[in-house]
Amino acid sequence: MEAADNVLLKTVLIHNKKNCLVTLFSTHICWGLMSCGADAIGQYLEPFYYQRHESVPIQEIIAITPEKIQHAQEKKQNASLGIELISLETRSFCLHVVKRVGGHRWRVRKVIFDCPDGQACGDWIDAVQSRLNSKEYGRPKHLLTFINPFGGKRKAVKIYEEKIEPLFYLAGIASEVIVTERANHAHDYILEEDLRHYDGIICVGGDGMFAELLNGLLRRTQQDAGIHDANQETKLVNPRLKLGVIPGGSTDAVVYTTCGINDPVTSALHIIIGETVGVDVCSIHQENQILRYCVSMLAYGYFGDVLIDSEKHRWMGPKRYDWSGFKRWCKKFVYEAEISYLECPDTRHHPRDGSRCFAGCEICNSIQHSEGESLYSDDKWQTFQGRFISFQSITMPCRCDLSPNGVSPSQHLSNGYTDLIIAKECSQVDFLRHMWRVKSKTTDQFDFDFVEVHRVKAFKFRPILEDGEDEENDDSNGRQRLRTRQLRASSWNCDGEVLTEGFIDVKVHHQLIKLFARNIEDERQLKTDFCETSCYSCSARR
Ligand SMILES: CCCCCCCCCCCCC/C=C/[C@@H](O)[C@H](CO)NC(=O)CCCCCCCCCCCCCCC
Ligand SMILES: Nc1ncnc2c1ncn2[C@@H]1O[C@H](COP(=O)(O)OP(=O)(O)OP(=O)(O)O)[C@@H](O)[C@H]1O
Ligand SMILES: [Ca+2]
Repeated sequence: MEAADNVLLKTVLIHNKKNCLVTLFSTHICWGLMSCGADAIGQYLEPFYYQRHESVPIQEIIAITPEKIQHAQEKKQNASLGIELISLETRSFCLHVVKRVGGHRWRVRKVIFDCPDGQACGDWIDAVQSRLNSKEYGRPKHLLTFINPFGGKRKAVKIYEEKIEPLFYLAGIASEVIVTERANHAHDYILEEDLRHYDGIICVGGDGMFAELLNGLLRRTQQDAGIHDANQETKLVNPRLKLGVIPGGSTDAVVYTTCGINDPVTSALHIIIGETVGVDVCSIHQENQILRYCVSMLAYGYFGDVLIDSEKHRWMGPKRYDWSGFKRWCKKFVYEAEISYLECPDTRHHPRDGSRCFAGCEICNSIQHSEGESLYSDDKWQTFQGRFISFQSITMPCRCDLSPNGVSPSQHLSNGYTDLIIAKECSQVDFLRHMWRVKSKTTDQFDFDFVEVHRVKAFKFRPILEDGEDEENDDSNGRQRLRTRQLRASSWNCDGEVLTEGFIDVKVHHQLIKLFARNIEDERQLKTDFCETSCYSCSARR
C-alpha cells in the first residue's frame, strides 16, 4: 500500500490531553485516537485503526516550532518541591497549518503535540522540517517585496508590518522589503538589479503595482535572453522567478481571481506554501515593439475612459471607480473600430460554456497549443467592424468586489485564450442592465443581443475616428460636400494602467508566468479536515 510504504515517523504523542497516534507520511501528517490500546510511552499494536483522525498535507504546513510548555506532571513535582522553574527541555511542538474558514479565507491553526521526551520532540521537528524544505514543494526562501504605500486605502505598509512579516518569519522566509518612492520604482529595480538570490518577487499593492512587477520581470527576462523587439510571432521566454501579490490596492482583481478573496493573510499563506499556478499573459504590440504586458483586463471605450477620469480622483481611494463609472455612464459615448481576431478552434471552449477555473483545472491542463505556428499565415482571422460602448479583452476571469463571479466567469487562468466582450451601441439603460449582471452572481451577463463575445488567441484593434462618407450637406457656397463627423477616441485600460496608443495587436502567451497561488478551490468539493482518502488507516478500512 503506497501510503503505508511512505511512513517516515509514527509515534504516540499527547494531543488535547489524549494519547494520539501521529504518523508522518511523505505527503501528509495524520493524527487521531486509536481503536486499539496504546500506552504513554508509545507502544501500539498493529494493525491499528484510527477511530477519528485528521490529516494535513505537508504542503499546507506553514511551520513547525518547539513549544515551551510546562507539563502537568512536572508542574506537580515542581510545586511539591517549591520550584517554579519551567523545564528546560522542550518536549512539545506546534504545527502551524492552513485552516479554511469559509469564503476562500485561510487562517493559521496551531496544533500542539506533547512528546515523551526531548529527543522524540527533536526528531519530529527535524523530520517535518526536512519535508518542508524538500524541493518538490517549491516553498520560497528568499523574496523581494515591494510595498506601494499609496495604493488603495494606503494601508499597505501597515498590512505588511502587522500581518505579513510575522507570518514570513514563522515560515522561515527572508524578505528584502522596498517601500516604493515613486511610480515605476519596482519596474525599474527589476530591470536593473541583480535578482539571482531570489525565488520570487511579490508586492503589497493593487493590480497596477502587480503590473509593474509583471512588466519589469517579463522585459528583464526577454532582455537577458537577447529578445529586444518582438512581433506577435516571437516566442517569449518564461521567467524563472515567480510572482505574488498581497492585496493592498483598489480592485485587486489578480489576487481576488487567483486566491478567491482579497485578504492579505490568505495571500501570504498561498505564497508561503509555494504552490504556483501558470497564468496567461497578453503581449500588446505596435509593429515590432512590445508596448506592454497584461494579465487581467485590457479595455477600450467605457472602461478606458473610467480609468482616465478615476486617476483625477485618487484621493477618494477605491470609491473613485464608482464615481467615475457613474459620471461616464451619464455621458454616453460611442466608439468605432475594426477588430480582427483569431478565434479558439475548439468550439467547446467559449466565454459562455459555463465552465469554471478551479485549482488543478482540467481544462487549463489539457488544452493544447501549437505555439510555433504562424499567426499571420492563418486564414481563420475574422473581423468585426462596428460601434460599441465598451470593448474588453479578459484574459483571466477578473473577479473582484465589483464582480465576484468575474467579468468573464468562464475564462481560465491558463487556457491560452482571452475573451473579447463587445457591448455594442445600445441605450444607457441597456448598458447598465449588462453591467448590473456583471456585478450580480446569478444571471448570464452576455445574454443580450447587443453583447458579442469571442474566445480568441490574438486580435488586432484599429480605432475608426471618422465617420464614413455617408452624410452630405451644402457648404456656404452651396456646393454639395461630404461631411465627416469625428468619432470619439478612447485610451486603453491595461490592468488599470493607461495606454494611449490606439492601434494595437495583441497575442496571448499560454502560461507565460507563474504566480504564487493555488487558484480558487471548489468549496463544494473540499474535503473536511478529517482524512478521507490518503492515510493507511483509511485505505485499510475501505
Ligand atoms: C450599477 C452597477 C454597476 C456595476 C459595475 C460592475 C462592473 C465591474 C467591472 C469591473 C472590472 C474589473 C476588472 C479588473 C480591472 C483591473 O485590471 C483594473 C485595475 O485594478 N480595475 C479597473 O479598471 C476598475 C474598473 C472599475 C469600473 C467600475 C465601473 C462602475 C460603474 C458604475 C456605474 C453606475 C451607474 C449608476 C446608474 C444609476
Ligand atoms: N510610491 C509611489 N508613489 C506614487 N505612485 C506609486 C508609488 N508606488 C507605486 N505607484 C503606482 O501606483 C499605481 C497604483 O497602485 P496600486 O495598483 O497598488 O493601487 P490601486 O490603483 O489603488 O489599485 P488597483 O490597481 O487594484 O485598482 C501603480 O500604477 C504604481 O505604478
Ligand atoms: Ca486565459
